[in-house]
Amino acid sequence: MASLEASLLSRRYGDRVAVDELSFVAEPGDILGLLGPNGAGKTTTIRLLTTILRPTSGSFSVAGIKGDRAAEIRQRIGVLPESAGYPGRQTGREYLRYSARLFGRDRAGATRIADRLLADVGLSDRAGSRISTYSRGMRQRLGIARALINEPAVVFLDEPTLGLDPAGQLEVLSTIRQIALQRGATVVLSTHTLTEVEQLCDSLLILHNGRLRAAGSVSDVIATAGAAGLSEAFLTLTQEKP
Ligand SMILES: Nc1ncnc2c1ncn2[C@@H]1O[C@H](COP(=O)(O)OP(=O)(O)OP(=O)(O)O)[C@@H](O)[C@H]1O
Repeated sequence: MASLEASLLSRRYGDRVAVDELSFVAEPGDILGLLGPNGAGKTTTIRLLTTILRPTSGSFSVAGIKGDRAAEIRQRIGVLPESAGYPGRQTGREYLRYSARLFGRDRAGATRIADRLLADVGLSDRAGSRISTYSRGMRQRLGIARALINEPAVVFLDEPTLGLDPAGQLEVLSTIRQIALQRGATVVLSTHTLTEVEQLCDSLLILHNGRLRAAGSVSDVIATAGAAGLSEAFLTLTQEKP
């Protein structure tokens, strides 16, 4: 069963069409890249699929749950928003324990899952430090751990490596790879970094002005554009038509 499915999904803001008849399917364990220039509709797509926004038309499902059942979908997804805020005075462990309690875990269960996730994202040695003392990369990894607290079927990561140095980027990318491999979760990754997509994504969607311009594996997309590489394909598919 597909873990994520969209059919002619559209969203308008007044006269502006932010997402225009988007259709695609993703399977468990897939890492799906969501690419497009500024304003292409990536964040709107993520907000639709995570039930923050309602579609103007079209439909979607997450983990087999239809898009109009927002409360059920929210139990099955994890989200790292583009600019996540954290309670700086809490420790990483306190923050994750609290998050687990919000999903109904008892005290012992919350501690167990917090410690496991801290280990999974490489933060065990800083679990007891205040979040205000974490580097940006450590915060992003904590945010990914937070997004996994409910063992989601689909994880949405909006530009998770933005502002990280090369070592921080590598750490976050390897964490994302592990999520897909070990948990069989579908990862939706919005990014502007094409090398990241080439290294990580099983398939990608290229959006421009809200419309899907190409979909498939990196090599499918390069072939669709008749290009020599992904960056040339991206530019060909997203340039303004005269
Ligand atoms: N709340 C809103 N009201 C009106 N228009 C909006 C709103 N949110 C987004 N839009 C418009 O919808 C379109 C898609 O925006 P969206 O934020 O989804 O793009 P994006 O691909 O995520 O861009 P970026 O890479 O800059 O984050 C843009 O034309 C944007 O101006």
